[in-house]
Amino acid sequence: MSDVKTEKLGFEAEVSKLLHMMVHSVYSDREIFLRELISNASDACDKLRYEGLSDDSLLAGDTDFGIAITVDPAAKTIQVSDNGIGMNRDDLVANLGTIARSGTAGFMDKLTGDAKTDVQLIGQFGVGFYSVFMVADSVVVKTRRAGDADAWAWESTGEGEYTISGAEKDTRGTEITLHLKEDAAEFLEQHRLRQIVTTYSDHIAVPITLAIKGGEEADADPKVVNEGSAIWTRAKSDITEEQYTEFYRHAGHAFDDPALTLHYKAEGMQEYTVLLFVPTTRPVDLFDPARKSRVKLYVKRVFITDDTTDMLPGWLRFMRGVIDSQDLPLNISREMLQNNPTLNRMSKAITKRVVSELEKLATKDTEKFLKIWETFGPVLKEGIYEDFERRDLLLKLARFKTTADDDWVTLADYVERMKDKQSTIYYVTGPDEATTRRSPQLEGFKSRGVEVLLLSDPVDEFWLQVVQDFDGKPFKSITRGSSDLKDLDSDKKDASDDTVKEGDLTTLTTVMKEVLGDKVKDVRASDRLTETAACLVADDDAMDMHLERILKAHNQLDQIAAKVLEVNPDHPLMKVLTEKAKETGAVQSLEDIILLVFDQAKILEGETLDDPTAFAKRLSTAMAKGLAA
Ligand SMILES: Nc1ncnc2c1ncn2[C@@H]1O[C@H](COP(=O)(O)OP(=O)(O)OP(=O)(O)O)[C@@H](O)[C@H]1O
Repeated sequence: MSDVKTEKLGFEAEVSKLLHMMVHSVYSDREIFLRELISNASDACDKLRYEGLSDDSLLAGDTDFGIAITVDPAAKTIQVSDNGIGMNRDDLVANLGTIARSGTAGFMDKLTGDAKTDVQLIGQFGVGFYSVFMVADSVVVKTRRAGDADAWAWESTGEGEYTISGAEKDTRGTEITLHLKEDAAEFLEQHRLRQIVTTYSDHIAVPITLAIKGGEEADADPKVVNEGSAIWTRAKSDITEEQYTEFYRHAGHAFDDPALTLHYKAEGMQEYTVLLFVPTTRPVDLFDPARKSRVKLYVKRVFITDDTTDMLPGWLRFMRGVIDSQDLPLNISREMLQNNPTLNRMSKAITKRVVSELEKLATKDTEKFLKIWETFGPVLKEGIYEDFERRDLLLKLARFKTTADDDWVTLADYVERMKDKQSTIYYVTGPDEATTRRSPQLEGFKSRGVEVLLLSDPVDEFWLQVVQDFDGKPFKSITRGSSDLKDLDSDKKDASDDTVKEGDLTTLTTVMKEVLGDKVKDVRASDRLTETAACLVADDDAMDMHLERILKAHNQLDQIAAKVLEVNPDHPLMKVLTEKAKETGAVQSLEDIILLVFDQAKILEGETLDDPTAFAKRLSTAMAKGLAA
């Protein structure tokens, strides 16, 4: 085997970038390299334990999984070895030459080159194996896949290239040797290594041993340095917050702290243990369709998979941790898990529990809950759309921004604050909160003190299609259909001299319709405007404007429907126009102004103009005339 020629290969561009940062060590917590190696070694043992269930020849009689750390102070090396699954040549190239994680490209684009900002980003993304180059100037990975006769050596100094060659290795598994940098001598010290293992890896369920070869601290006899039992099997009272955090980081491949920890054992009809976490930060790939689940399924403490979408619903995809079932058969294959009734029942019960824990948190620690909502609300709201069974629960849990103030409110809060004659929950949708707050269509609602929900997550447009009402109160967009604001006015305004007469207004809207032709669906007087001269709204039976824009942007809609132009009869411009519209030849003389009014309304909606040059020309002419008058 060792006569296989040495191949030189280049790292993928992304890896090179990451390695550059590692080699120049911008990360302050260099010690995490050991956590990463132990975490990978433990995953490798889990994988083999699982594969061994269906093919025990892979285990070759050796079922005592373990991770060994061996230090050689004289050679300045530290070695981490495991008897897990190991890697063949192709695995090596795929795993230690690329970053296979989804969201990588997007993440790399965010790197600024500024060490401080990038370190924070890396803290969220994680660097895994590549972190070894923070402490080592050369690394050798010797590995043999379980069941294979051939072993391989991977070597690199972390600078652009690595080599792969055939190697001698008697046993399966992986052995990673780090030649430490001059300034990394602390990692040769026994107490330092013990402290790192206890801090980060105590929860690892396979024994981790430490041995020191030679030197003052010589201790060649490997000593177990971790607790070694699966953390979720221990009593809650025996686990510290730090231990939970470290386990969360290992199991979820996470780098932040958990925002919420959920640890319980279900007994009765079904028996299982749950240790789940809500992260603090949004994973970079949260909205990436290729995102993998980060919840690991165990059966009687044997790792089965972290790659099943059936464990928790998609709208809980930000959760991380483990679920350990007593009821599923140990030899269950990943394929058999799909639509498995036991798993489905478990998933339902766990989902219910997660929602009820979030509900509890919302009353017990509102601030903490709101942080979670701010981070994951847009994902949880997908459940309102997708999950008929949980719809009502999630609607109750959901928090919204409104025109009333800056706080988050529940729909129940909204309903309680509704005006006497108000029977509808009003909302406006837009690309972000600031834009929705600026919507001209809000004016009439604000002036009447009617609260409006400000919805700016893309998912809002979708759940609103399927939810009819909350507490018997229907939802209504303020940018679609005719407004029923007049019904809310307690004292109807008297027709004063100041108000444009209805007949005159009809003359104006008729002229406007003639000028605008099929650019508009209709032109009508508005009661939702108080300051702005005109705005666009979608027709009653048409799609809401923001939804239309979302679909158009995703190429799911060819044609944008013509809108209704609503004019504010109390606006000075409309008053003048109403008078001018009565004159003969108004269609020609008012054409430019009417087109300007229409384009303005489009700009207010954030739409692009069909002909910006013509708009600019008309505006300049109108301004020149205005100044000359
Ligand atoms: N000791 C090992 N035994 C077998 N495979 C390993 C070992 N160490 C690493 N690998 C393989 O290399 C891959 C890359 O490891 P790396 O630590 O960079 O990322 P990761 O563990 O997948 O993700 P994360 O960065 O979140 O830890 C692993 O997914 C695994 O397939």
